Amino acid sequence: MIELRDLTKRYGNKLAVDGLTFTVRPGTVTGFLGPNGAGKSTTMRMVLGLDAPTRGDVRIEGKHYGELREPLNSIGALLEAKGVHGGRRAYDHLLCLAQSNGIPERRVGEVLEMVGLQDVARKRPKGFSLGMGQRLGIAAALLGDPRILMFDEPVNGLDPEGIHWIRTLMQQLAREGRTVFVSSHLMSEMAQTAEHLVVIGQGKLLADTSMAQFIAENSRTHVRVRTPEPERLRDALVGSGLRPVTGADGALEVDGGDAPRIGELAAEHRVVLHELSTQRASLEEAFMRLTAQSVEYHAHAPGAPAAPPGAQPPGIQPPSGTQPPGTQPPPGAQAPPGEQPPPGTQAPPAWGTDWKKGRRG
Ligand SMILES: Nc1ncnc2c1ncn2[C@@H]1O[C@H](COP(=O)(O)OP(=O)(O)OP(=O)(O)O)[C@@H](O)[C@H]1O
Repeated sequence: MIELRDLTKRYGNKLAVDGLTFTVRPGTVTGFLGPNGAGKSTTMRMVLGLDAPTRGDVRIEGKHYGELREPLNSIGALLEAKGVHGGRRAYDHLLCLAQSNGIPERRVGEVLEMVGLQDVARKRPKGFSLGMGQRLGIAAALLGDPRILMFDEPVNGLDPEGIHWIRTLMQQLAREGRTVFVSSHLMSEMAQTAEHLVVIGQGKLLADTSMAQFIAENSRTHVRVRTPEPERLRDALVGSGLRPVTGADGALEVDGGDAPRIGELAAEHRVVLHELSTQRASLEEAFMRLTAQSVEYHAHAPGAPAAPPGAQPPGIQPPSGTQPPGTQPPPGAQAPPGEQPPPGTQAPPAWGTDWKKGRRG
């Protein structure tokens, strides 16, 4: 278990981490999300005692990192893929770590095998690809067979097989009852890996909730209906108090309507349907919606004007209570034809989508 209480870090004028209080629990993979510069890495560094908090506290199984007698046996971490002595052979790098933490040498071979680097054990990491460097970092994290694992962007540089492998590994570690805390910018990957989410923006806690609840609370679920008689279906839906809008491909989208009810309504009015499906929002949409106000580094499409700070990407509402008065579209308002992206394939906003600035490649 990792416990943060009012954890705060200030660098000069910059409040990088602002009063974070949450607990990372064992037995589950907890995803750590936030836009660029939100404070994720700073938080992780404070967990490991690499940065001192300005205020507040963080404990690992009730202790500060500095109080752990053999830290690698309590917490294994991957913070920087290339934080390895490039000239020392992979095996020797791990052996050094093992010896300074009272870990038997046989464990070095075991972890090299676990991460698939046994064939390059005698090679020097300076010749490793980014993915191999990640694997070596993960091997180091696993060395002490710790109860807690913390990974900062572990899938960075891994190929699809490697991404699948690390996902399976993290889920396996959590099933064994370990605490797994992982940051990632790959939303689709996080959606498949984590069960619990901690989301921060500009150093502040925005959400600490289950993956399912996070998506449900921060996104739009709607029913998509395609018919050769859209006007007749529209009239039937409106007549039943529903508010269909027309998508880019001419399909009708109904917020809050349940698919069986819409199907029955269509049958009553003898309207032929070609498609009737419930569209659930992705983690990415939910994340964009929640963090739109706290994105520090905005990208914008070439030629498009930069959005003012705090403005919303099109189609994304700010968290409740933060919408400036008078900026809500009227209920049921319909976008002009051609402006609604097809459901599930939200057209990229002019800015904000490309929120990862690729600082780590
Ligand atoms: N050593 C430092 N000195 C000054 N400012 C720092 C330092 N480390 C981080 N910061 C600032 O603190 C803020 C949080 O940075 P941090 O790297 O923790 O964010 P992050 O969420 O990990 O971002 P990213 O996803 O882009 O890696 C940023 O504005 C960053 O510029």
